[in-house]
Amino acid sequence: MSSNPSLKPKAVSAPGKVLLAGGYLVLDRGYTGLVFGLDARIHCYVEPIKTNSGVILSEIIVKSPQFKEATWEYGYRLTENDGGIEVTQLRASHAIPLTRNPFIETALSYALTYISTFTPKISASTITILADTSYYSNPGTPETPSSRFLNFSVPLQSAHKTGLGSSAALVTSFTAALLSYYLPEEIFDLSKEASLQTLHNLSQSAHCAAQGKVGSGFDVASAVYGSCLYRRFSPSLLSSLSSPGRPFFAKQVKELVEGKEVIWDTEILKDAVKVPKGIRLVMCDVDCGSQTPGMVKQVLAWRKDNLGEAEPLWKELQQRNESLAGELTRLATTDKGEEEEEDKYAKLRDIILAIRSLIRKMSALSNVPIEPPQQTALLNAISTLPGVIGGVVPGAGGYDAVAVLVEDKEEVFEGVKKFIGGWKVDNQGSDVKIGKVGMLGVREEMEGVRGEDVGIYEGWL
Ligand SMILES: Nc1ncnc2c1ncn2[C@@H]1O[C@H](COP(=O)(O)OP(=O)(O)O)[C@@H](O)[C@H]1O
Ligand SMILES: C[C@@](O)(CCOP(=O)(O)OP(=O)(O)O)CC(=O)O
Repeated sequence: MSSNPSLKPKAVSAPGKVLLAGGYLVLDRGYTGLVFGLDARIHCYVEPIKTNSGVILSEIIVKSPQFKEATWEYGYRLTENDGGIEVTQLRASHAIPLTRNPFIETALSYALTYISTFTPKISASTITILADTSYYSNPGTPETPSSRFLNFSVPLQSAHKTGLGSSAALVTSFTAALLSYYLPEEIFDLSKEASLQTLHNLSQSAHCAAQGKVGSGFDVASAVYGSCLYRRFSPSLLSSLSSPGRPFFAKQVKELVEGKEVIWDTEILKDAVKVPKGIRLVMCDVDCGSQTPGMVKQVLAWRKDNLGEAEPLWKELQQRNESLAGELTRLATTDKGEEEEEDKYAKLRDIILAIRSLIRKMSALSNVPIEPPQQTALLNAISTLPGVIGGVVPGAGGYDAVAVLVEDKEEVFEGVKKFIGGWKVDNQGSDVKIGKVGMLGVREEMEGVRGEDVGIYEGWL
């Protein structure tokens, strides 16, 4: 394994996500989730490692320069018995404690393993990660006046995440950047459908392994494909995959990822999701945070024990969720956004209210605070503002965030922002106290993963 200076630097970005409808349902292949990609992206830039001439390294350096002490160095080796590439974290300096980053470590060994099935000679490289501002609510400063990326000046572990799916966007853009860098275009090309499938399958596998659980994967799917109606893959697809270094891991990864021997049953319907010209999505971050895994366990346990009540509820929610996607698409294809019609969003408004009422029923029956009273009060109040169509608790719900559909006009956005800034939370009677609510500077975006012009990282490399 040696340096190969002929490889050209490559940069890729992938979007964050919001699951507008289909929380919990989407965990089951019988149901779908309506997921929007967001215009907050995580970028990865890969370049040959910089060394003094003549020095050959077998090392990959990963840096997240917006955070303090966020450098991870890895040695890597091709293992025997077709075990793929095993990576070992190296200590950069004795002064810096060794902190592991499971998402980077796993994505690296999975991607290099797949790459090694084409080219066993993998040269050393450096990967720089840069995340858009909205992923974290910490204040930051721009490195150069024109830079879109902020220096957060804290260690990554103390950064306050806003829940936009940083790990899925990271694993996807990181994997895509490595594949684009090391593989020739005939094998991997982000403009080709087959390469997107490869990327999706590899990123889902690595993300699940790093998380230590198999979620629905809607976050990785939207990082790859952007906004879509998503039906998950069968979890059993991943159950026989061993781990890097184990015999035949490379063969297993290749078969799994290329989808020839193993058929992925994921369904991505891009055309089923459109956003009308006159509408945008806004996201409000609630200073609190819920533990998604605990909530998921409880809801699923309740569903299992109460199928008689749960099944009709799941079916009705699915119907409403599909109506939401359908109405958005209908408006997007029929409404040109110019002529003022009498309440053209009335149906959309009703669908959102019906979804919320079913979510509250799910909350009450399972005894899980999916739309807790503080969020109900906030959503009800926001929904009365001029230009607001309606909002929901996205994803698993809880105290984390609200996602709101509004008319895409500056005055509407400013009105919601002002209202949110002055919102006083009433925590009376609740064990969970939520703090300030703030607007995130994000909106929906249809596009998924994409190659980037390397010039936008000036000052960071
Ligand atoms: N900018 C970044 N640089 C490096 N690693 C990151 C970055 N952002 C996120 N990660 C990785 O993703 C993890 C957060 O993932 P997770 O807890 O699933 O949050 P999220 O809901 O945002 O996906 C971090 O602990 C870290 O391992
Ligand atoms: C419950 C779910 O269906 C949706 C959870 O969506 P969130 O957006 O709340 O997820 P996190 O980013 O992991 O907190 C679980 C799933 O689909 O995996």
